[in-house]
Amino acid sequence: MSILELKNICYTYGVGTPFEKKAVNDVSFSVNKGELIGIIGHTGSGKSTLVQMLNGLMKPTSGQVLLDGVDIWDKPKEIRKIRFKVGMVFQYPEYQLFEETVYKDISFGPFNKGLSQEEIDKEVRRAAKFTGIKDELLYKSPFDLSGGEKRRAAIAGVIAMDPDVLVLDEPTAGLDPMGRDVLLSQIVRYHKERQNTVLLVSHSMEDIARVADRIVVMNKSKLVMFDETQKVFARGDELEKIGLRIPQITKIMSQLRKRGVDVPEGILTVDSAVDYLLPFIKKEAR
Ligand SMILES: Nc1ncnc2c1ncn2[C@@H]1O[C@H](COP(=O)(O)OP(=O)(O)OP(=O)(O)O)[C@@H](O)[C@H]1O
Repeated sequence: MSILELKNICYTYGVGTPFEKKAVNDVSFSVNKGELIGIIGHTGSGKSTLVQMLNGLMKPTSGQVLLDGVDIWDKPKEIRKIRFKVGMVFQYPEYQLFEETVYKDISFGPFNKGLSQEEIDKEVRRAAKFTGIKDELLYKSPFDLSGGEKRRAAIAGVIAMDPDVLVLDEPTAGLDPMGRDVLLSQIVRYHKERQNTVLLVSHSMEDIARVADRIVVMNKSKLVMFDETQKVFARGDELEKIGLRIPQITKIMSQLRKRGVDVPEGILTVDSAVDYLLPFIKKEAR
């Protein structure tokens, strides 16, 4: 069953000015409950504009966003309620931490949602656990945390609202490789345990390959592909034409396939390639 449906969404910046720019052009797709959707595309392809329309932060110039079958703009006065249902983690969310303590920052959303003190506490602790924020950090100033910890605290603030859909715009941007790995695995764990719907915008094909069930590919404000991850990755030549480099390992696997080796379709990342190749290597070594 689809939880989120976009119908012919368009967004134009600066309508009627010399700077008019169509950033999203006639995009339609729907997301099933519990799916993890990756959104990829070259810089400037319209990804951020697209996702900011999912929680009513920006209103489409035309088209509809349906949440559980209802147009989110049906009752414009109630648009704030949508922001609790569709949680949005912006690029570099750590710049939005502003409270005295990490605890207060994480509790900001649940507090505004009108939860009781007991419920707020439960949500804060649950969100902190998902994002690996230890108890002792909760009482520190957010400014005393490391870059990676700040990022995770900011994400915890959105998770704590217990949204039906979680949207993350480039959550791993600027983190070192280990920080990226940790954060990605936390997102995957959150998705699995809560069985929530997650949309993840990323430049990194490797990140997307590791986590997404299906992928939306944006190019020049349009949706150009929407399919299961391995089917999208199998179209490496088309992706490269629009400036998206598939991971080297995916290329190697598809070359092997072309040469008649029976490589299963799901081998998209270094980890999956190692798992696949290890039995052969062990056999050789014997
Ligand atoms: N506030 C704005 N006013 C005018 N044009 C904008 C504005 N924000 C974005 N744009 C333009 O809209 C287009 C899409 O931008 P958007 O940020 O949605 O792309 P993106 O795919 O998220 O890029 P990135 O990966 O760099 O974040 C770009 O051409 C951009 O220059």
